[in-house]
Amino acid sequence: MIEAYGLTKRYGAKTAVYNLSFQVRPGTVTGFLGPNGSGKSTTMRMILGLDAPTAGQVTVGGHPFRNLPNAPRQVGALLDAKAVHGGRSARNHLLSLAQLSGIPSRRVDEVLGVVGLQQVAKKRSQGFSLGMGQRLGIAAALLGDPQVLLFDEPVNGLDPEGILWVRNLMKQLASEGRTVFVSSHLMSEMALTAEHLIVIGRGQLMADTSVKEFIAQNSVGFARVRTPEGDQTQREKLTSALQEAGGQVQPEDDGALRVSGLPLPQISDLAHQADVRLWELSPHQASLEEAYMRLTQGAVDYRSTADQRAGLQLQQQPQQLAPGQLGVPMGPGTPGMPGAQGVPGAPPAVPGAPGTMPPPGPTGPGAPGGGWGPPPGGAPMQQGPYAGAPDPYAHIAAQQPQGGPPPMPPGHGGPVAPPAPAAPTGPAAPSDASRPDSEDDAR
Ligand SMILES: Nc1ncnc2c1ncn2[C@@H]1O[C@H](COP(=O)(O)OP(=O)(O)OP(=O)(O)O)[C@@H](O)[C@H]1O
Repeated sequence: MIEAYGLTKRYGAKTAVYNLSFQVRPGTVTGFLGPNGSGKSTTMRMILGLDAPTAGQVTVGGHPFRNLPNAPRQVGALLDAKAVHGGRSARNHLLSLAQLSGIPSRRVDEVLGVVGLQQVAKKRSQGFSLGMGQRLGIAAALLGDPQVLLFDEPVNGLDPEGILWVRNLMKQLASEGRTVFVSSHLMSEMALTAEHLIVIGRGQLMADTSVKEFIAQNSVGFARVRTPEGDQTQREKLTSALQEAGGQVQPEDDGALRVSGLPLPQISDLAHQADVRLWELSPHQASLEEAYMRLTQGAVDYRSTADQRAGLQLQQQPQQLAPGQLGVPMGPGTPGMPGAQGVPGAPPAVPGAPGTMPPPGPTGPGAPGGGWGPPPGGAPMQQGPYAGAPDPYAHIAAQQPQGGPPPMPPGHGGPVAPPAPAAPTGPAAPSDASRPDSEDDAR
């Protein structure tokens, strides 16, 4: 178990991590997500005792890493796969690590086998491809057969076979009761690998929840409806009927309609009443990537100018988004966060800080994050003939939260540390705006 309380790290004027509290539990793969520069590596370095927190603390198995007896046997990590003496062979690299930690040399051959590097064990690692380097880094992490494993972007540079292998390895390690904490920018991969997520933005906690709950909280479920191909009249008739009933209808590229705000049985009945035949009526849930993008869009530091324009367009077309989706949908898995900012030149948002944009729409348990709730101003779905209708998206939507964020303190919208850690000093929250990051700024 990894436990962080009020973890804060400042590098001079730069606050890389602020008041971060979370637990990484054994037995599941926990994904660690956040935009570039959000503080993931810094957090991992603090877990591993490579960086000292400015405030707060983080423990592994109840101890700060530096106090852990025989730490390499308890914690294994892949932080930077390139941090290898390139002149040494893979085997010698692992042997030297093993000797430093009192690990028998036969374990070196074991882990070389686990990561599939037996054939190249005697080759100098400087000739290794990116993927081979990753495998060597993973071998080093596994060397001490530790109960706690940290992997910073382990699938970087791996081919599809390698990605699948890492996915299965992570799951297997977790199924053996180990604590597995993995950072990645590959959302599709995280969706397949992790069960639980910790998401940070600008060094602060944005979500601590199960993957299922995260998607349900930060996305909108919808139905795909398809009328017979080539029959434009039927499609238009159905679109009007659905819109009159308060549904939101968007055409999809393949000719289907994406409908939100109406339960499936009502869509079916409306089609029947309008004498429209359906070729498809299916429930859908957004992907982890969509949910992640929605949650973190206000916490991204580095964005291409083209994406900035797209972000502004998104804000200008709220009618295309479903209820509660313009800013950051809130719920048990998403501690206080600002809505979408994206205004060039504006100071970055500080999650939960006073004055940040409150989330639109209802919040907390029962908020229509799952997406089949009524549209703004539309008729509530739980009235009329569809009152009490089972959620048609229930089989793809989330279960109950498996462990929400800590409660909010009065007057503080952000995540809260338990009382133990020292109160953060200096500015109340990270502020990139005041940081002389560039030479121009510093002048
Ligand atoms: N040693 C350091 N000195 C000064 N600033 C640092 C240092 N290490 C990290 N930072 C800053 O702290 C912030 C968080 O960096 P970090 O590497 O932890 O982010 P990250 O989430 O791992 O990013 P990425 O996804 O791009 O790897 C960044 O703004 C970074 O520039």
